[in-house]
Amino acid sequence: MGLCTSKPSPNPSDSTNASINTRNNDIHRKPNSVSASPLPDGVNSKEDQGKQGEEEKESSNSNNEGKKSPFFPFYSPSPAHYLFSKKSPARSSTNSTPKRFFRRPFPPPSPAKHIRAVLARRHGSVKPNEAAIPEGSEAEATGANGTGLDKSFGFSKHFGSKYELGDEVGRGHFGYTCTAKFKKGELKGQQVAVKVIPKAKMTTAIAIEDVRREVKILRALSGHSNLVQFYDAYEDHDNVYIVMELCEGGELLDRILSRGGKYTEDDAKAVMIQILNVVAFCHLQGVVHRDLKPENFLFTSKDENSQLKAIDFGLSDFVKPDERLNDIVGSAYYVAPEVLHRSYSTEADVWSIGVIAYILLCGSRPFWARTESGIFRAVLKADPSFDEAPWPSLSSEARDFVKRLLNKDPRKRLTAAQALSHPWIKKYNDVKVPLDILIFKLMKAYLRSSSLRKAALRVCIWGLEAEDKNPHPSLAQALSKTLTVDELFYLKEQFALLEPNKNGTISLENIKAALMKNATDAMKDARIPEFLASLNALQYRRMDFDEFCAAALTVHQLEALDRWEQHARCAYEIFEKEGNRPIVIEELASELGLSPSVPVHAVLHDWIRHTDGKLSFLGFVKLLHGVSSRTIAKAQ
Ligand SMILES: Nc1ncnc2c1ncn2[C@@H]1O[C@H](COP(=O)(O)OP(=O)(O)OP(=O)(O)O)[C@@H](O)[C@H]1O
Ligand SMILES: [Ca+2]
Ligand SMILES: [Ca+2]
Repeated sequence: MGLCTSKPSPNPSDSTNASINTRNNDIHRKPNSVSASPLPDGVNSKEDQGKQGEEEKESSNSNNEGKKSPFFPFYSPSPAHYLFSKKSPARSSTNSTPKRFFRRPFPPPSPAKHIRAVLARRHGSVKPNEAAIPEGSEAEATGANGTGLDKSFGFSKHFGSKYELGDEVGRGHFGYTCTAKFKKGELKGQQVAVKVIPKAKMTTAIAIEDVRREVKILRALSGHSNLVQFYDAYEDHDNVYIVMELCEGGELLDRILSRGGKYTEDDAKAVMIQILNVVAFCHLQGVVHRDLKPENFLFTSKDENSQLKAIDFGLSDFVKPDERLNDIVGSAYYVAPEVLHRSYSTEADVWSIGVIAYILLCGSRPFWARTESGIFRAVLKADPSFDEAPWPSLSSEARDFVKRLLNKDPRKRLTAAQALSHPWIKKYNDVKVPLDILIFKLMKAYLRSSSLRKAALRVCIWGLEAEDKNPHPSLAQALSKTLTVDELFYLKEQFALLEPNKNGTISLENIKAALMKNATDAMKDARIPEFLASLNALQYRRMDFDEFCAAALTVHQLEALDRWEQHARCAYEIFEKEGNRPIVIEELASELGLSPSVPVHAVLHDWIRHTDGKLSFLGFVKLLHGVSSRTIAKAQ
């Protein structure tokens, strides 16, 4: 178990700039390439056993000759490590996670490569043996090197006169990053980082658009304390230059590996808080990163408590609050199941954060196989192990936290802002929970709901209401147990962010003001102002905290909890007493906004109790979910 073999690339200089070997699982970094060869037979994940034949065929180029060691690490850090370690003070180990060597089911994390479909899509037919370009024959029309494409970006052309390029500090699939110095002026001598993206690599319109969007997103989001500071973008005939702050502390991946692959819970928390903060911010702005992995987080300095910065928005995109994206994008180990199903939104980033959290806490990847298809199978089907060491010795809150990020159903997964309210994070840290874009989506759905659904949601939060006002104290008590202190904490924080006057209610103006306070240019591209118009029902009235809780109740997430069934029964009992009434199928159909084409009698038959024509328990629960014609059609 847990044999990890790797050896430096025999000849680092012979790999092309496209330095990812797509025929095996090896990753090469230039100039200090890393080659993590696969595990010996018999140690791959359970669901991969039996598929081995296929896998071995796919990874026929695998390097099995490397020196085998039962322990980890055997790894060359990124070039930045060497460059900066000369200048940086030696790391103090007093408060750092002790280096631990332990056996693990999977090999330690290594640099993740992009999903092959991403590369094929972005580089057209440059690799004849790879998957075909999904969208037409663009590459043919433009020539193999994209010679017919417009590669002007409208950026300043004066990079060379302003900056002097220095050493390379890192390299990815799309570009390489160097230090640079201001040549003159007030900032003369000051160091920056420059990501150089060769135009020769932009062989498709998609690749060009990606670079355009990377700069646009960086420009818009720059300013958050956990996001790399963007300065400017330049271009010349050969390259695009993205100038940004120089992060001298190296990649999170290198730090994980230098600690023997594992963080203490407290150290992992400090990292998680920063990642969740910046990702919640991106999501509020309508940006989904799509390539979150430890390589794409850099420390500003070698200091143990250095700030962490998200980088590399090369695969990021804008996403409207109601929209689903469908292109398969990202890096295999970190990709969410719904991305593979081609219907996803911001929740996919939270999955990747779950993978990072899992790695931080135990040193292994939760989904591992030798090949891309094997990894995909694991992501789609396998449950990560929480039984192997060190999981049993970690806190139950840590396990719960990771499990709730790695829920395969994106509707049940916590959002980044919710994750910051999770007891594992909140308990030891005075964390400020940021505004959650999910609240706006839920409010929109609530405001558009029928009065019957609103009544059903309302009874679910009866437990929150003051006991003296509550005519069903025992049921209310049972209900209040479902909305735990933590969920309430999250709702209170969100309400407080929207309620500047502290008068117990929020108006549409308050919501707009709260969003504007956090707005960047990215919000326009994500059409968030237009989305706000859908909350117009609040124009002439205000919402109090109880109604807000009913509106912001995430029924799918509650369903993931053990206590949900009991909770729903209690809520239904109150609904029986307070809100249930006889309803005919046609009325229910119109309450639900079902289209006339839906065979309502067949579909809604079980939703109504035949003895008295009132909503059945099943109907009540379905109603809570907010049923649309689409979900009804799907269920048929
Ligand atoms: N601001 C920075 N300061 C220091 N090093 C940086 C900075 N930005 C990037 N790097 C280094 O350069 C590497 C490559 O940058 P980046 O990830 O943006 O490139 P990429 O080609 O898009 O990578 P990928 O293959 O992951 O898509 C990073 O992993 C990091 O080591
Ligand atoms: Ca990267
Ligand atoms: Ca990238």
